[in-house]
Amino acid sequence: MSVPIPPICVVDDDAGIREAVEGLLRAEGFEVELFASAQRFAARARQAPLSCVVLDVELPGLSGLDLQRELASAGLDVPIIFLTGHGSIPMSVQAMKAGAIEFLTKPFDADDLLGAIQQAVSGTHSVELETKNGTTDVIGESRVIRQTLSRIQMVAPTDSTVLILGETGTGKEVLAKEIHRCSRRAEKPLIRVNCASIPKDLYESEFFGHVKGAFTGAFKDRVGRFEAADGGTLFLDEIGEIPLDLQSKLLRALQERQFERVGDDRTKRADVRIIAATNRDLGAEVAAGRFREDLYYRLNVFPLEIAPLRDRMEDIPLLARHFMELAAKEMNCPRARLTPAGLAMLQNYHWPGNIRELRNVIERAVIMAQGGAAEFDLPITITEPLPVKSSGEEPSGTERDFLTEPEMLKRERDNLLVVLEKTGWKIKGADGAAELLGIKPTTLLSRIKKMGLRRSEPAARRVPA
Ligand SMILES: Nc1ncnc2c1ncn2[C@@H]1O[C@H](COP(=O)(O)OP(=O)(O)OP(=O)(O)O)[C@@H](O)[C@H]1O
Repeated sequence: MSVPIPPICVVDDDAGIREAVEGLLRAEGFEVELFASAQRFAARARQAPLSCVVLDVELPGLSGLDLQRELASAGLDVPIIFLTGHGSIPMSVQAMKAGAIEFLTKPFDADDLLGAIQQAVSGTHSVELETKNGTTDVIGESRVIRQTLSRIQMVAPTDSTVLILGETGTGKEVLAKEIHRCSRRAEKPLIRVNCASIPKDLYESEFFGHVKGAFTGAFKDRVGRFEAADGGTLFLDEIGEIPLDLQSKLLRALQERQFERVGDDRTKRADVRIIAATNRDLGAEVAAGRFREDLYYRLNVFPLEIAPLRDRMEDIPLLARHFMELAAKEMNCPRARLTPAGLAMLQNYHWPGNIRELRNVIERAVIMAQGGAAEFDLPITITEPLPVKSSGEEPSGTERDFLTEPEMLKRERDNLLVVLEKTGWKIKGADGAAELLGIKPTTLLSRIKKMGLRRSEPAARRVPA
């Protein structure tokens, strides 16, 4: 679902200026409304949302500065960019003190105006959500995210085990941090263990620690992750990857909060809260005999499912602006502009790598934009509209605005094939398919396997960008 940016209003008694600003903004894809007087605009401002107003100072009747005061006293928080032919320093100071975004003089510089517009447009939504416990790092305003945050508010203060389920890159780790942050353990450590990256022989030592001489290479005592998390939270990421033979040891530690370091028979205790996460269907893993049923039930106390990004496209504007700001800051490069056309492109893509992929795509776009409009280099542009017509049997007018599971899988499969073909089936590396999709090579390989993709298979139709 595409979330439109509200219109930008231009108030100027000079028709030439109105047209020039209108042309510039429409070329960037913004919707524009024009007004020749402050009074007409004041009436409009009360009726419907707008992104910002480009406002002349010297206007017949009510001046721009008077209008600014009038809007403020009516409680209307309209971002204002002043554009004046007779600017003076005291006047601009007065306007900026009263909260204007920018004070520009005519003839105006297009980049300055677009920069100010960008600032105004990004401020239309607040980037952080307020929750009961203050500000959260979880960005999003969709119903899905709000429900997830309210479930987190419920479970965080308890010591209950939480199992976070979701596709790769959906933000499972972000949610785990949020639960810890909102818990009574917030001042204590949050220890993350990536269960997929531990060599098989080291699992036990990694979880429970070892004593000097316990095995070749154990030169000194080592504290395991359980002990390190004492008093805090232990986040078991990618729990579905734990080998079967270690699962029983883990189960005991979870049940009794007791364990022994490798090579030591003294029993230790740790007071830890467990959060686990996986992108696997653990129920299916149990059925296939790869995951212990008792461990599954021990973990699945409070399941928290996070939807893939394609099911919460309303979050894209907020996330995109957040990542654009972040990229500019982290990479010390100029801020790029997010145009409505760019936003629409982001909202029409399938995002198999979810938020991680979005973040990578935006980072590349910010580097390439060099302070201009961001252009997104997506592996495939899905130009077909999402709504899918129903078959002929159903009466006309019953159009679906969603995809069924088989249709979604087909899209994902087609997209993977396009990316694999584009990269010559190169999986790893900066120009590999995993990087393009914004997912880990191991995740890509497991998807290729799961979907039974083969190199000889005809690729999906590539839609020209
Ligand atoms: N709601 C969100 N708000 C802000 N940033 C987010 C959000 N969700 C995810 N991210 C960012 O997206 C990236 C991927 O998130 P994260 O690592 O939490 O995903 P994950 O589901 O744990 O992935 P994996 O299954 O591959 O481990 C990170 O850079 C994270 O900061």
